[in-house]
Amino acid sequence: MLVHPPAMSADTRSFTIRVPATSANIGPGFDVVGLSLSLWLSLSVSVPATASSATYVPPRITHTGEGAGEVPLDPYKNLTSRVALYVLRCHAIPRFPSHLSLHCHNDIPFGRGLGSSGAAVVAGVLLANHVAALRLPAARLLDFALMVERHPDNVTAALVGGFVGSYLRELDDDAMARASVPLSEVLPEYPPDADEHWGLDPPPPVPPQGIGHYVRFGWSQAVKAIAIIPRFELSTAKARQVLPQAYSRKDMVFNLQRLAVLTTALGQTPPDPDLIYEAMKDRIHQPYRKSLIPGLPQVLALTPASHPGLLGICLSGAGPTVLALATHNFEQIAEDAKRIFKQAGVDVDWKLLEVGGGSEFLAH
Ligand SMILES: Nc1ncnc2c1ncn2[C@@H]1O[C@H](COP(=O)(O)OP(=O)(O)OP(=O)(O)O)[C@@H](O)[C@H]1O
Ligand SMILES: N[C@@H](CCO)C(=O)O
Repeated sequence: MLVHPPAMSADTRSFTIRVPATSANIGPGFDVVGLSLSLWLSLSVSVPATASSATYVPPRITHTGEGAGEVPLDPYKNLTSRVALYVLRCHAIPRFPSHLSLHCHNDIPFGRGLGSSGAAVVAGVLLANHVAALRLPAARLLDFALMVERHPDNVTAALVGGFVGSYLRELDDDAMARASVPLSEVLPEYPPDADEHWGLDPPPPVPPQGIGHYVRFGWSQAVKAIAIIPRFELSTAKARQVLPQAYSRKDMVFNLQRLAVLTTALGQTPPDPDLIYEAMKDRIHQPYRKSLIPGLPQVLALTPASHPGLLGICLSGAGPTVLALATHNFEQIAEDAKRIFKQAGVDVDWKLLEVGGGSEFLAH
């Protein structure tokens, strides 16, 4: 995470927070591994040093790019500002500074398996951290993000960047009770008159310390990511509902064997397509999600033999985006995937992305 000290002017402090898109699972690593991609949510923040009037003025939010016209601009309904308010209130700061201005420019499409919600959550945690100068370490930022988005793969990769693996610590009963609070309680939809009775509500549940732990794996610079993005949304909640509660030992071992190999294989130069292609197969989530994504089995059947340069291909997060990792021949891989999806009645766009950076704080 890149951090610069905030710029101060006589009247206004302004800065930008950038959070990357992420792809979770990468085949066998369901809810475990994720990687950051060169597609960004940018939040430009302007904080007046002193309130220009005695009356409290709540944050003014504007939004351009993906989600414009759809995202609530009310700071008590918008995901990023609600997360920020949650973090502030956990630090006994009941509301935002007056006259705060937030502009979100978002290039991460919603509900496509590219971590748009994880990026919005991480942006909210970082917003609170910088607006109130909380100086929280990365591990604590992650705790807050994990109280909102309960699986660690997207938010960890979005926060720290690169190819990361993470796990959630087993919590004692008290900590578990706090971490299991329904999201509606962690992130209440504040009423329209929230500004009038601020400070009167009980404080929200503070996250237990050290919920999430992560490690960054190596990543070969030769490997690029092609995101093949269907033009329809699939919510993570819906894509999780189709998954079974239990798995056979055979299927668990199938995934564990592949994940153990994949985390090292993607850091090797030159990357080995024979090793990686098989290591990106999965039996935990993709077989169940194919019913939600027409054409998925056919697209996942592209191989390094049919498409030189291809290393492996999988569902990105909860889908419907497909992630193809490749060293060259990007256009042919993407266009053939597009054609296969089209035969199944699905229009897609594709982007060639780098794997790399995490969240950034840039002073103006
Ligand atoms: N920048 C944003 N500002 C406000 N709300 C957002 C923003 N980005 C995402 N959201 C909310 O998150 C929802 C999408 O979350 P969801 O978990 O279903 O998909 P995803 O995060 O894009 O995909 P995945 O988790 O599989 O990678 C959007 O419909 C919207 O409500
Ligand atoms: N691991 C999560 C990622 C969702 O973004 C899932 O596949 O449901």
